[in-house]
Amino acid sequence: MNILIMGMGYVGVTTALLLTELGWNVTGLDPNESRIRMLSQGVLPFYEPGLDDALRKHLASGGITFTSEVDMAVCDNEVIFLCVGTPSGSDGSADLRFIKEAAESIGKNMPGYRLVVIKSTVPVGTNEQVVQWITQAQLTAISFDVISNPEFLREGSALRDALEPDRIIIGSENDQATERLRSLYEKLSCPVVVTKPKTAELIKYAANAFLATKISYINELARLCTKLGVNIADVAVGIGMDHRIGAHFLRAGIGYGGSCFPKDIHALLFTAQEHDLSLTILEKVVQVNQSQAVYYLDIWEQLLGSFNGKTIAVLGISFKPDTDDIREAPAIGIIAKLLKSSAVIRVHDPVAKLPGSMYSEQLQQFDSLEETIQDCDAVILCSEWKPYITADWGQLKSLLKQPFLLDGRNMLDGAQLTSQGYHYSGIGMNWTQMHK
Ligand SMILES: NC(=O)C1=CN([C@@H]2O[C@H](COP(=O)(O)OP(=O)(O)OC[C@H]3O[C@@H](n4cnc5c(N)ncnc54)[C@H](O)[C@@H]3O)[C@@H](O)[C@H]2O)C=CC1
Ligand SMILES: O=C(O)[C@H]1O[C@H](OP(=O)(O)OP(=O)(O)OC[C@H]2O[C@@H](n3ccc(=O)[nH]c3=O)[C@H](O)[C@@H]2O)[C@H](O)[C@@H](O)[C@@H]1O
Repeated sequence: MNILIMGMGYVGVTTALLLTELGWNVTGLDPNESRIRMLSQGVLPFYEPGLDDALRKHLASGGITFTSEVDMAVCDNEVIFLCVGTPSGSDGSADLRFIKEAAESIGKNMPGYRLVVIKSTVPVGTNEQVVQWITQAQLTAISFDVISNPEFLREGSALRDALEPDRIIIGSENDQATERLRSLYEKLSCPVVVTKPKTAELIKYAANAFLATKISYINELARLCTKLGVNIADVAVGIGMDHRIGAHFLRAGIGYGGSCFPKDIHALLFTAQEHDLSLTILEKVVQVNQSQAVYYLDIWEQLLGSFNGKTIAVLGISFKPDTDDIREAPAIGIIAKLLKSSAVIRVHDPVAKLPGSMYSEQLQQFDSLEETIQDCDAVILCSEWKPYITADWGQLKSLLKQPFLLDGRNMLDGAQLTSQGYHYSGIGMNWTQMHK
């Protein structure tokens, strides 16, 4: 079966390589020609561990090809996955402009039956809307089906997540179409849930919102731990052993970021509002997340006296380790606050780059960790990249002007660092009180 994947971002490239790995003939389509050129040459347009090897392997075997020519691509492929972006609109709703464009180009160019699979995260009701957009764009009536098949992979472990999913959700009104999609995934061993398209669409938002809720819950509790002199990590271990709670997504920190949790929760809140409903728990989840980094920055500013005129190293600007994605990254908010407080900021990240427009005399990025922290008054750790965890902080201390280590992800060993002479402070702990 020939498969077309529309949208060559994190999800589209991963899905394309997953389906190639499962033995299908795949074409990746994107209007961004430089992206297509890079992919055709075996170069990933973003950082994602393991994906580059899979890309080169499948280019060599001829299982995957890339194009920007939508008319030919729609003609040549019977199954079409939509993996285009669904960013936040200015009112918080999901902006479906790329979905609409893709649907219309399918309608215009399809020479016969097509199975269209929506993998992008889209609001409840979008499946029906895509049916309308395709129908309206058709020159003559040709049959097709639209199935909702939301994606649950994470950046940083995208290919592994796609190869070993916890479940596959299929939202479909048509049994034949369902079986067709199910057959594409038959080599994967995981439960397949077949449901209505609207239910599938809501499952995706409900999953992301629930995970974000766990994070904001532990983060708010972390603030209490800081006051009580209790370590939030110990509390998380203690509650996480209860299988009804589960150990995952209970790592306290400076808040969640990324291209999905913030936008998807806003979109879900918008959907509720459209139906005259407030999702009050989720509103608080957002509120806690938006104030979490600021809450700890205030504590750290008091430790230092003031940020004004101080030189601060900010380590790890991606929204989490193992990705170059800085969309909604907590580090970017922290940098903005430090700039306002008249600090000088020296940034480091193993792969992510500050946008050129952010550079100034007050804010610069360096290639080496050593150069970044040279003569700094404090180091703020924003995402738990391995090189920061394994760094020899005992040795690095001599480079600092003042040995303040402010750990926004609780990734370092506070006891060891304190014994090495550091002033260490993390999230949801009060080092002085805990070790009195
Ligand atoms: N990034 C992630 O980890 C996950 C994302 N998702 C969802 O998947 C969708 C895609 O996300 P990402 O891959 O992160 O997006 P992205 O922003 O990395 O990539 C989207 C791509 O779609 C392309 N595109 C736009 N219009 C197009 C069209 N008409 N035809 C073909 N390509 C077109 C863009 O040029 C871009 O390369 C979103 O709805 C997102 O919420 C779901 C699960 C995980
Ligand atoms: O819809 C999406 O795009 C994806 O969103 C998240 O994946 P992702 O954003 O790649 O990354 P996560 O690992 O979920 O981390 C998100 C944020 O939460 C933070 N986080 C995560 C876990 C935790 O315990 N504490 C915590 O603060 C991370 O640092 C990061 O900033 C979901 O985990 C995926 O299932 C989903 O497919």
